[in-house]
Amino acid sequence: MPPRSPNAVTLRDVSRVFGRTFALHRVSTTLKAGSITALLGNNGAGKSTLLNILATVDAPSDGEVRFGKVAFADFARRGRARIGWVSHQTLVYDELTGRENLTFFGQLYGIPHIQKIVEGWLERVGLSAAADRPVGTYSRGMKQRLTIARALLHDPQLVLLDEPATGLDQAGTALVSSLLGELRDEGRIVVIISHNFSLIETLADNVLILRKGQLRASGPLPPGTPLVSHYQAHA
Ligand SMILES: Nc1ncnc2c1ncn2[C@@H]1O[C@H](COP(=O)(O)OP(=O)(O)OP(=O)(O)O)[C@@H](O)[C@H]1O
Repeated sequence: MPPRSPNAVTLRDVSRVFGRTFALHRVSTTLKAGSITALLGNNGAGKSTLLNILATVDAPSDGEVRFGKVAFADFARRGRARIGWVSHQTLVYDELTGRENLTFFGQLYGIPHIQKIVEGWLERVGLSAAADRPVGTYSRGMKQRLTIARALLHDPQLVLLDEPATGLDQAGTALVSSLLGELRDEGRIVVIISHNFSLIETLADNVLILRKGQLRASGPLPPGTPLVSHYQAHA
């Protein structure tokens, strides 16, 4: 049995060392259900390292991560089905159609009544008309829409998104924005890395700013402060 859906992810003094580099240095924070957390920082600040640890594909060198009451190692073994992850890799197959891709991932997760769920997601991300075309013929934006559907169709409680608006036009970015709001309203834990400051400014309940592996700011954007000023003061 997978562990229960966590109502928070808690990090306490989490460090990750590569050789002599502290990719993360004693990061402590709580990511709550029903909130969107933005992860910001300059190149090399540690954003991807933190997201990889939350996805349980990397582990802290030191410190503690808890998914609800479940310890990191246990969640990494049994909790992955609770995680939805949009990473730099699309993880969709060019030879399969959009519909076949989603059906395949749904079957991997053992989702009952998968076809209905697949149709719902194709519709939601605007790919119903292209559902029977091989993904190799899709534009970058269409692939990204499919990637987002693939990451969400198993109903994950913890949603991790690394630049989800990559390759998307204005309509695609608006879709990401409305999906993020829905995920929050449904009580999920949402964490997003994005250079799209207007998206973050509108949506994020919690802004984490990393600098050289250290957490320099955490919490809601101070009222009346533009995100860019807040970022420049801490990144
Ligand atoms: N596998 C690795 N081996 C060695 N060093 C690594 C590894 N992964 C990350 N690092 C180092 O850890 C630090 C943080 O990297 P990370 O990729 O987490 O930053 P980032 O904020 O995601 O940067 P970017 O915006 O460029 O993707 C950097 O100094 C990076 O060189």
